Amino acid sequence: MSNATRKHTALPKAQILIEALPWLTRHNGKTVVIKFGGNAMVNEELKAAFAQDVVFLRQAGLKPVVVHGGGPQINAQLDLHGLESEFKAGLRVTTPEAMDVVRMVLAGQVQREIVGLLNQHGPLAIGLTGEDAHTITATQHRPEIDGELVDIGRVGEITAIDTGAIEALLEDGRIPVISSIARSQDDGHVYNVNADTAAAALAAALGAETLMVLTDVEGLYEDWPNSDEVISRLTAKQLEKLLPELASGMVPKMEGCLHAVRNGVNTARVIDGRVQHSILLEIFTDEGIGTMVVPDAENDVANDAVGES
Ligand SMILES: Nc1ncnc2c1ncn2[C@@H]1O[C@H](COP(=O)(O)OP(=O)(O)O)[C@@H](O)[C@H]1O
Ligand SMILES: CC(=O)N[C@@H](CCC(=O)OP(=O)(O)O)C(=O)O
Repeated sequence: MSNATRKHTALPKAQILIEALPWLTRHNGKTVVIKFGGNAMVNEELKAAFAQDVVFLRQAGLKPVVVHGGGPQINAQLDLHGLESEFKAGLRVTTPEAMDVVRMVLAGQVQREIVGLLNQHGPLAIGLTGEDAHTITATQHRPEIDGELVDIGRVGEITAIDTGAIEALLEDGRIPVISSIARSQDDGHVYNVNADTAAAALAAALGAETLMVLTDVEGLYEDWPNSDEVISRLTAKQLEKLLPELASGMVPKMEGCLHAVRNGVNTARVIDGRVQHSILLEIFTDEGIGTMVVPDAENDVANDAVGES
C-alpha cells in the first residue's frame, strides 16, 4: 500500500474517532446501566460484540453496570423440568419449584456466560444477584388484573436497593453483572423480578446518567404492530400518556424508563440488541439509534403545576 493510499483510508477512521470526542467528554466517569435481555442474547457474534462494547465503555472511562434477563433460557429449562411457563400481566407466574429453576438459570447459567464473555478482555466482570449484600430487597408483587389483585407466586416488587456492593465494585474498576433476583423482606426465600424493572430501579438508585435497555426490536414503535415507525425521542410526560396503550414486553421496559428519568437518570433508552455494537453507536455517535426518554423540561413541570393549582 502506498503512503497516499494509507492516508486516504486512515482519515475517515480519524473522523470517526473525533466524532466520539464530545461524547467521551460528556460521559466520562458516569454510570451507565445496561439491561441485556434474553431475546437480545440470541447468537454468539452478538454476545461477543456486546461484551466488546461494555469493555470499551469501561476503558473509555465510563462505569458500566450490566443487569441481565433470560426469559427464553428460563422457558427452555422449565420445559426440560416439565414445568409450565405462564405469564400474567407480563410477569412469569413463579411457583416455588419454578423459582428454583429461575435462580439456577439466571445466576448459574446466563450470568456466568456474560461474566465469562466480559472476562475474555481482562479481570473485569464480577457477577452477583440482587440477593448479594442486600442489593435488591422485595416483597410479594400482586398485579391487578380486571380489578382484582392476583397471586402470581414468588414474583417480587422492589422495596429497597442497597448500592453499596455495586459502588465498591465500580470504585475498584470492575464491571458488576447482576441477575434480577431479590432477597425477600418477608421470609428467608427469594423473589423473581422482571429484569427491566430491576435495571431501572438500580439505575435510579445508583444515580446513573443513562439506562440502556437492549431488546429485539428497533425501539418503541409508534403504532405497534401496524407500523414500524420508531419514536426516536419522548419526554416522561409523553411516555406516561402512551403507557396504557402498550402491550406485552414493552410495558416493563417503558415503565422502567419512566421510573428512571423521574428519579434522576438523565436519559433512558430502548435500543436494538440485534444490531452489532448498538451500545457504541448509541453512546458515541451523533446519530444514536432506538428510542430515548428524557425527563420533562423544567417549564413543562412548572406549567403543569400552574395548570393543576
Ligand atoms: N409499541 C411497541 N414497540 C415495540 N415493541 C413492542 C411494542 N409493544 C409490544 N412490543 C413487543 O415487545 C417485545 C419486547 O419485549 P420482550 O420480548 O420482553 O423483550 P426482551 O426479552 O428483550 O426483554 C417486542 O419484541 C414486541 O413484540
Ligand atoms: C417476574 C418475571 O417475569 N421475571 C423474568 C425474569 C427474567 C427476565 O426478565 O428476562 P428477559 O429480560 O429476557 O425477559 C422471567 O422469569 O422471565
